[in-house]
Amino acid sequence: MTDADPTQYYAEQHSSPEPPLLAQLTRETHVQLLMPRMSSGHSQGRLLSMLSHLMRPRRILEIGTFTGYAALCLAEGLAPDGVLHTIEINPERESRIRRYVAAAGLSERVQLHIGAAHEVLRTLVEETWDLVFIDADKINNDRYFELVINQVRPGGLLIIDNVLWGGKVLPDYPVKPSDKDTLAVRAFNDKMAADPRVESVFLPLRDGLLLLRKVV
Ligand SMILES: C[S@@+](CC[C@H](N)C(=O)[O-])C[C@H]1O[C@@H](n2cnc3c(N)ncnc32)[C@H](O)[C@@H]1O
Repeated sequence: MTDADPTQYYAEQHSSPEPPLLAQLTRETHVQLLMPRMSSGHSQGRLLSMLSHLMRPRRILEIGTFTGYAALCLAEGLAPDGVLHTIEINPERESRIRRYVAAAGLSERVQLHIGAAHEVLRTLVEETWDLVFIDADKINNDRYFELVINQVRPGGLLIIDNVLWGGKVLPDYPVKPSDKDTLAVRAFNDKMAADPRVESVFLPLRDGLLLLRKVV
């Protein structure tokens, strides 16, 4: 499955193929759900999988599960005793997520939490995160970053999705004061570029991924 965008299509053709279970999830998402583009998709999913494989994390946190597509990609690289926690606010998504996690043979290693992220995070304060993927309500990117950063181990990785926000973060875009989401994404990106706690790489892949390596 791919977008009409020829660059995206070319990138997918020259990346490892989407595993069959994920291709099935992509098809189901496009047929049955509103806003299927919220799912990470082929190229981004393979990048998440590769980063996870390179790190071999023992603890992964995802904020914003949707169908579980990115969770399954990130879980591919888990260490043998590793666990991925993923948080989704919408209970209607639960049965599909659990069905695909089970089909991937990951029911013991993927812990799904249904609830608002800031509340669920209070129950996970004992964890130390190797890899964190923040991909929920974008207005709260900074809130989630601040809630988790002290639990990320030095050298750990945070990945923030949709940091291009459809191009609306670019300086020439005429943002209305009422567009709180765009203003929040912009402010968060600016803050991360100057934050001494992290080393950052802004990847203009898809809708933009911000990679943050915790340095202190
Ligand atoms: C962009 S989608 C996540 C996509 C998924 N990470 C992937 O890449 O396949 C964002 C998800 O975050 C969920 N969400 C929004 N606000 C949330 C909150 N406050 N707490 C937890 N989940 C939230 C939405 O219901 C939605 O399913």
